[in-house]
Amino acid sequence: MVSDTAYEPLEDQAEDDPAGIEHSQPQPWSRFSRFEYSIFFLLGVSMLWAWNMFLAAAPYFHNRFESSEWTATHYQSSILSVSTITNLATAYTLAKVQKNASYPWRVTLSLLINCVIFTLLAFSTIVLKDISVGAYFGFLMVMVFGASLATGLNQNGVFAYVSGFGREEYTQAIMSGQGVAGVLPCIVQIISVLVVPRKGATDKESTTSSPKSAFIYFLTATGVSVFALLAFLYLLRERPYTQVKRTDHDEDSNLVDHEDSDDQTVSLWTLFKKLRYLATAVFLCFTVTMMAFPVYTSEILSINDPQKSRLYDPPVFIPLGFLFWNIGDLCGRLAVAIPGLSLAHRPWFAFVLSVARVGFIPLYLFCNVNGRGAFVSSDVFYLFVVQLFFGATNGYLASSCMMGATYWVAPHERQAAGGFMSMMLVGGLTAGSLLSFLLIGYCAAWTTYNLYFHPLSRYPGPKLAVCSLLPHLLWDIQGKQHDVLKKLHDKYGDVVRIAPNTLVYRASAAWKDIYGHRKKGQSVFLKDPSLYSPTPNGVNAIITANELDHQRMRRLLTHAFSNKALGEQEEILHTYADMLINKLGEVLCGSSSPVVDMARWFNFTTFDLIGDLAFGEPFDCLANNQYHWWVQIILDAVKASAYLKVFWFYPFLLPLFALLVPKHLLEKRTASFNLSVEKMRRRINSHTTRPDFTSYILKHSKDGRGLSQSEIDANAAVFVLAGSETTAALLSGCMYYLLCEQDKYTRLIMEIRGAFEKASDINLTAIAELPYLNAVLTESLRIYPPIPAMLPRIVPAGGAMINDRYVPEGASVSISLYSAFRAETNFKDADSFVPERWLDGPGSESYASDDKEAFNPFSYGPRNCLGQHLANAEMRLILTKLLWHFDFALQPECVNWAAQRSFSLWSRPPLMVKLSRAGAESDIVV
Ligand code: HEM
Repeated sequence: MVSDTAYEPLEDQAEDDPAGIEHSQPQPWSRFSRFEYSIFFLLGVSMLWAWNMFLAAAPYFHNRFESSEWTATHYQSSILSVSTITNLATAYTLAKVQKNASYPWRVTLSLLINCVIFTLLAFSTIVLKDISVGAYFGFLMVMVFGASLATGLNQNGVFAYVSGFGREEYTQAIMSGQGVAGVLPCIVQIISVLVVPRKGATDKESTTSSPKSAFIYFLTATGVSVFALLAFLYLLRERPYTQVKRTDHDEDSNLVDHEDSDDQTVSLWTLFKKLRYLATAVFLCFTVTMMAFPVYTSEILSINDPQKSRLYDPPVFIPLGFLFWNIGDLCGRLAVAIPGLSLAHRPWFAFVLSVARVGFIPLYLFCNVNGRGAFVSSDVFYLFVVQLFFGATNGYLASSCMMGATYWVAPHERQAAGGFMSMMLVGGLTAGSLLSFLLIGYCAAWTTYNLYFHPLSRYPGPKLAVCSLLPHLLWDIQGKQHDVLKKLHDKYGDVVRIAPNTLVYRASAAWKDIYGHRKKGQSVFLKDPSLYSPTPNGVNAIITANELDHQRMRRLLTHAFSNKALGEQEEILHTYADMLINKLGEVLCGSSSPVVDMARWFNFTTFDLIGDLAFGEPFDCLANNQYHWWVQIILDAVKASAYLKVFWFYPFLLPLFALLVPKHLLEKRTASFNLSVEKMRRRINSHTTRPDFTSYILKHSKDGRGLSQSEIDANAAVFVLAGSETTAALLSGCMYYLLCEQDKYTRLIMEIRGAFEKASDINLTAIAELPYLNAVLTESLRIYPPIPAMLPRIVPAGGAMINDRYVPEGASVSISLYSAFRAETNFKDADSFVPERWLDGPGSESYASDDKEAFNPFSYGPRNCLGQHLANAEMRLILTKLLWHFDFALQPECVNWAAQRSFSLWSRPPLMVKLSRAGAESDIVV
């Protein structure tokens, strides 16, 4: 008797490194033979062929049961239940019963049963034509039982038998044969529909559901079984079973001392311990497959008009979906034949891949399920990305696992291991089918609730988005949120439901209702925490603070942003605006007509400026002509926050956080925060009285009711991001739109150059009075709002009226700045750059009906932008100085510059412009 511990090293050693492990290798007697390979391939085909014919005959069964409502509704689930239970019970029992088991006998018996069952089924289409529905249903269930029993016997027998050869190629042959059995029926089904002309829709139905087709299906199953049986018997004659068993013993005796193992049983637990990763992987592989693939494939329709091509017709498109999956599956099964590609010897990877495949399930939701509209509107995506890959991973993984079974056990355990792995495979199929029922039930209940019973069910929105958070998250991750929301508003109106619990508005009244000041006793709309995460020191800055902390912080920080403070800070603003001018001047000296990326230069300037106001020292971007690493990290972090939102909505994915978010990113985030803390310490210790933000904060924190040290740290980092990227974006957008509209550009230049004789005359008070400059900047804020995103808030207890309609408590509500400002319902010629709309006088009359109250680029109410005066001053000053000193011309590669993605803020490409001295190349006369 071999003890369990005899192969202990298999468990303890690193399984992905086969070196030094007593693996069982194929022996010389079992040389690879193409002939044997072909027979195993045929056995693989026959294993699934018969069952696939059952599925192909579904329309025929439906026809037969049509007259009984109960039977028509339940026959499919009955087939599934009987087959699943029988198959699993058979697989389990046979995996356990190993003593004196004759696996060839099991294979032979299974093929014989199949021959009988499918011959009976074929003749039943002729002979039992007139029996009652109940009687035919009973007959069918007995046949299903027989066929499932045969499948169980076959799987156990074939996998156990092939394992005795110790040749992984033969297992691969079986798996490939199964793959072929999956592909062929789909092709037959597609052809059988296509051969019937479209106008004969009823004929077409009768073709697939006619007794004749069913007769042919069943008879091919009998034919394949007979053929496989004959081939198998021939193989047995050539390679007597006693030889296979005897060799196992011979090999065993080389490895370990044991008693005659012929009569012994290897416990399933022992096998599981040795094959734990592969067994779990094959189980999960089929669980995941069965959960999603059959259900969704039979429900996903083409996004194209069926009138354009027969291929888009559901009777063709659905089998096409199955075909693509099966082709992928077959390719996966064939791929493992390439040496070194199989995961058979890397069980841990196989296990990881089996878990990762869960990721395919949500992809189905992006397709056109039941014709409800596709989120990814492409049949290519569905067929090639989802189906082909999902199938390929199934075939690849399943084959790898089944092939590995013989490698990780002792020779005398191989056959038991083959039977055990087939049991795990069937277990996976069963679990997947059961879970798919649960999944369907859950999805159906969830969809019904969201569409008809959710408190927001009466608000319009795309059905898929209304039922799932995925579209919303995907828009964010793709950086398309601003654009999609605008289109949705254009389609659904002023309010759109974009997720189960989320509404987005664009009408001006919503500003007051959502963001406005509350009357006494009224609850405020708190910020939706899904968008606002605290800083790395865990302390909330003003932007994320709760209501009480916010009031305290706002009161203190307002001093740093008052008009008085701005007046005192003017000199600092001039310093950086002049530095930009000097730097561009240097570039001009080096080349006669240089092309520069103004998006970078704006970033350099605003980060240096706000860095100085927040920390008392710049980032030296302008001085070094390059981004400081801190700035780069902050910009990357904004983009990454779109991805991190996924974890907020799906917290169960948090364990994957470490896997998905690169460690270096997290380290950089901490490093950047540490740098801002360090800078702040330096600033405080300098004891300077220069009028930066910190001076005001410290001055008003003396009475003990001010900001704590960690709150000052958190706020300083927020100021830099909130104050730099926004103004830089606006200046870039403003320059782009101006350069696209020469007449407006010229008018602004004339205003600026006409107002100041010398550059030193330019000051904040004077530029605040330039009407066209201010109209240009305001229009830029409208057409290219630096924060184009939604600003979500949560409706407080008791609900609220928004835009004259009741919204229940707990809903997330917001205005999307981009879609509100670009709505034709709010602004005439919303997509055109028209500064005149903000002026009185000629050209502005046609814009008199613009709803200017819809325009709040700095937000509205108690949590609106604290730095808006500073921002306006900064933007006016930089733009004025630039246009006073230089002329600019947009480079051709930037004509579509504004077609950008956004991740809360814009993801701006380079803004390439040709630079020249003011008046040097233009004929603008001032
Ligand atoms: C064109 C430039 C700017 C635009 C369009 C802008 C826009 C906004 C918006 C829309 C908000 C509301 C955010 C929300 O509700 O979550 C906000 C808040 C804020 N902004 Fe600005 N901003 C700009 C420049 C600045 C500048 C230069 C600073 C100064 C450092 C600044 C500091 C802040 C602060 C501290 C808040 C939070 C206010 C609070 O929660 O009480 N912003 N900004």
